[in-house]
Amino acid sequence: MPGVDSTFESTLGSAGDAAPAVEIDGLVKRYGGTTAVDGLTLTCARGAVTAILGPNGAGKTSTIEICEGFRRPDGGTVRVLGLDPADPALKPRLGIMPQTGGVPPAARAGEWLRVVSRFYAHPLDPDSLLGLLGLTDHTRTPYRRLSGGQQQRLSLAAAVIGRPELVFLDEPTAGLDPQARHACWDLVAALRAAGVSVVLTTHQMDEAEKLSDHVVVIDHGRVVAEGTPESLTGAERQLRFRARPGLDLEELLAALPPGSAAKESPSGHYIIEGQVGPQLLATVTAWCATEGVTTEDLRIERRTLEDVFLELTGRELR
Ligand SMILES: Nc1ncnc2c1ncn2[C@@H]1O[C@H](COP(=O)(O)OP(=O)(O)OP(=O)(O)O)[C@@H](O)[C@H]1O
Repeated sequence: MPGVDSTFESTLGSAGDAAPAVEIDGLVKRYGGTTAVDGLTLTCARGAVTAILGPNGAGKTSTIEICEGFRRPDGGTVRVLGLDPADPALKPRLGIMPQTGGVPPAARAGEWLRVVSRFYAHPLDPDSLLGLLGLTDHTRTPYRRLSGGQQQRLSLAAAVIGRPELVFLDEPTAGLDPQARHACWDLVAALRAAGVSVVLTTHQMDEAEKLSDHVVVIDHGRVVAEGTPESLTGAERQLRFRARPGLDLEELLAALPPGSAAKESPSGHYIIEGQVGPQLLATVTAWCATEGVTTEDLRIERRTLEDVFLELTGRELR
């Protein structure tokens, strides 16, 4: 998104205010007998993009909604830009894109953005923002008649129109087509370039890897891992290929140097770990040739964030 970096520069930043964007310590949230957030502690740095990942029901939205001031915690402390989330002084400094809704069904896209913009001292121009998010043709369309992806984009526009210092985006690209997803990524990159802090949740691991400075994985309401995408995925490389399901991995392992590991996950997808280099590659392809196995998609690469996520949170459906 060339030329828009300065568009998002906040006019509200308080000079010398060094408080983190978000500081959460021992947060607890219960709904009746369900403990949704269970002693969660995390810090989101200023001017950075923090991605909060976790399986369905891990407690991401509950945590974000407490930070946004929509829910009160049952325990622990939360500071947003150094303030209590309920502090009214926070409102003009935050941009919020909820997981769903937030816009009256009958409101026309353009009108709604103009209404929202009036709450801020130095808003962006609504028409430019609609253009940036490909909604110009839908300016007069009521929210309920927009497609799911268009509704998402309108919510995103409403979240950033006030040039906030900190933006919360709860699954911003859920249901977006590839074009709209890229537009959203460009917008997040532009926010970051302008020094805006962004806290987002996503189920798209590639998105988290691409966009974020810091990744926090939560499960059962607690942080289970955090770091930069690179520190979480590590430097170790793997050999991966696809082939017919059910190869005899014991036999393959016998041909590989000691210390190698081989697994099939999911069916028909093979991962070989160990001293990954030309020798290992040659051994694996030679073994496949002997066995009459045709490989597809043979490549050497680092573990992905999705691999790490599944290792941390398991494969059980929630
Ligand atoms: N208003 C509510 N009343 C009762 N239980 C709730 C409420 N909101 C959330 N929960 C429960 O709290 C837990 C955490 O939900 P939450 O929405 O925070 O998870 P999440 O990580 O955002 O999930 P998802 O990825 O599916 O959006 C879940 O077990 C959910 O059923």
